[in-house]
Amino acid sequence: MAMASIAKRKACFLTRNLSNSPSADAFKLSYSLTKFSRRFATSGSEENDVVVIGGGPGGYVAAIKAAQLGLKTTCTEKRGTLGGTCLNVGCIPSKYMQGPKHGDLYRIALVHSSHMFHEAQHSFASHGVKFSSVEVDLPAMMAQKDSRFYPYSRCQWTPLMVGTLVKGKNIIIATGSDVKSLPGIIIDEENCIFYWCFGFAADPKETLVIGAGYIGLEMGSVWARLGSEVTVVEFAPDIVPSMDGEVRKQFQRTLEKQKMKFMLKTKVVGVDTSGNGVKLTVEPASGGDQTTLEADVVLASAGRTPFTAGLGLDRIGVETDKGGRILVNERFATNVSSVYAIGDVIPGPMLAHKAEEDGVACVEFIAGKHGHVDYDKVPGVVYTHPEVALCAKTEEQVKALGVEYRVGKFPFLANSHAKAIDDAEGLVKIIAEKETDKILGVHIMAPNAGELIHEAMLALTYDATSEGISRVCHAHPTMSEALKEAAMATHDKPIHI
Ligand SMILES: Cc1cc2nc3c(=O)[nH]c(=O)nc-3n(C[C@H](O)[C@H](O)[C@H](O)COP(=O)(O)OP(=O)(O)OC[C@H]3O[C@@H](n4cnc5c(N)ncnc54)[C@H](O)[C@@H]3O)c2cc1C
Ligand SMILES: NC(=O)c1ccc[n+]([C@@H]2O[C@H](COP(=O)([O-])OP(=O)(O)OC[C@H]3O[C@@H](n4cnc5c(N)ncnc54)[C@H](O)[C@@H]3O)[C@@H](O)[C@H]2O)c1
Repeated sequence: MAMASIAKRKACFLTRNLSNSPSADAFKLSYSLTKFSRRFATSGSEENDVVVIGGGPGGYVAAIKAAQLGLKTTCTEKRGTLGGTCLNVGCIPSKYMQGPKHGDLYRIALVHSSHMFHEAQHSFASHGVKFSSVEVDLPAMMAQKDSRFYPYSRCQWTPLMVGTLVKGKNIIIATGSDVKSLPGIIIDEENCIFYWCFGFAADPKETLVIGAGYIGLEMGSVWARLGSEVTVVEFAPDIVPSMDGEVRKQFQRTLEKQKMKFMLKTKVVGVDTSGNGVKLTVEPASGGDQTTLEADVVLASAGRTPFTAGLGLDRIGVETDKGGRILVNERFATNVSSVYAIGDVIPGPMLAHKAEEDGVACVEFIAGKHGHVDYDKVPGVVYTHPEVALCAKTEEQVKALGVEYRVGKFPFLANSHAKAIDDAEGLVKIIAEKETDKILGVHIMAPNAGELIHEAMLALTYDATSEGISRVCHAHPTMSEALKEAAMATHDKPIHI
């Protein structure tokens, strides 16, 4: 997210809470501006073409795109900084942070640092690099990740008047999502914390993680590599339910090799942080006797919920689903004229890049152009080591559709680059329609799966066949060759296995 460039654009960014939305016709938005009342760039006080509520990846991208399309635009943000959940440390005024930070980069920095430690401990010797001892300097690791981030103070914010009224012909709601609270679980941010992107003062010997979703696995694996005994408690029968079953099984085995333990089909019903460390009360997902687990800390990562508090949606009659997500049509329009919604606050994957795509497409519609987001082609990446990247359909989904299909797989153990760097755990799996050879889904587990998936994304977007991919000349020796070989395996035979 290039925050520096935002200041150069012509969208107006205001920060502070929208407290009231009186009528659907007037679109008068009022703000209770208190301590973070700032903006950069100016658009004057007259009516805007577009007002965006929320400055996360959905909102600020929509605002920039609207300004680029010549629409007079104001983006409002209740925090003191843009970037939303993705760029900031959510609703955690934690002692571990000293200012707004980039949550995703934090995590990626920690994933990388802990991976380096793990490699130094377990792999360097086989490459002829030896140490007498390797240890973690946790404060230095945390300081290193902090040093990676852009100082937001360089975005030129200027103060706004309390009670500023912002008017817009079109309103885009981009208020994102918030942590899902669990009954019986009180977060004290010391022994029981959300997310854990932000580091830890102490080095936990034993760690419990609630939820084997994206956050639980990413952050759980960081602390496992740093030497903590990590147990992940998951309600569902599987980790990351959206993942292809075969890839998921291999992924779970890989995480278990990294000393992560899993308690599946197990529901967390309570946390006790009153003594030293934490006690987690769990029971079988199907009901039954409760047991107690003990650890130094617990990471609560049990999902997110749309955030619409304070918008007064009921007053203007904006429809939501049972989970509180705002319902929109293919143009991102709600049932109320000129009110749109994008990002985590609407149904679909809760991902930053999806929110950005929504923002661009929504604004294109408002400007009388054509926008399009295909939710079947939004890649997901779990940033563990190795990473797992998934796109479009799993084999289970294709089966359920009753489509005849072929599967092509290629293990990184047979890929020269992966072997050479001694990082060959994983595979590429391609699913293609039998009759047309059209690609239906691609799943990659590899150290850099999050990068490799984009070749598959292009193929999926342009309706390529597996034969099409296999006839593209791939440079040697690269990890990408595994995709070519898996494509060969889908419609014919791979060469190197
Ligand atoms: C720990 C963690 C790690 C993640 N990692 C990834 C990742 O690696 N990759 C990925 O793609 N996604 C990731 N996500 C998900 C990603 O952060 C979200 O999908 C994305 O931020 C959604 O963007 P958004 O703009 O819809 O909402 P948000 O980013 O939530 O932004 C909404 C903004 O609206 C503001 N707001 C709310 N109400 C008002 C109001 N009334 N007035 C003014 N402003 C308001 C909020 O303050 C917030 O800044 C992660 C999420 C978490 C929690
Ligand atoms: N790499 C990425 O792109 C990335 C990283 C982090 C987060 N995210 C996004 O953020 C969102 C939130 O992530 P998350 O990991 O918190 O949620 P998630 O929805 O991915 O996983 C939460 C898990 O917690 C389990 N769970 C819920 N209640 C439970 C209970 N009482 N006991 C045991 N298990 C329970 C659920 O079954 C689920 O598997 C995700 O939707 C994801 O899209 C993305």
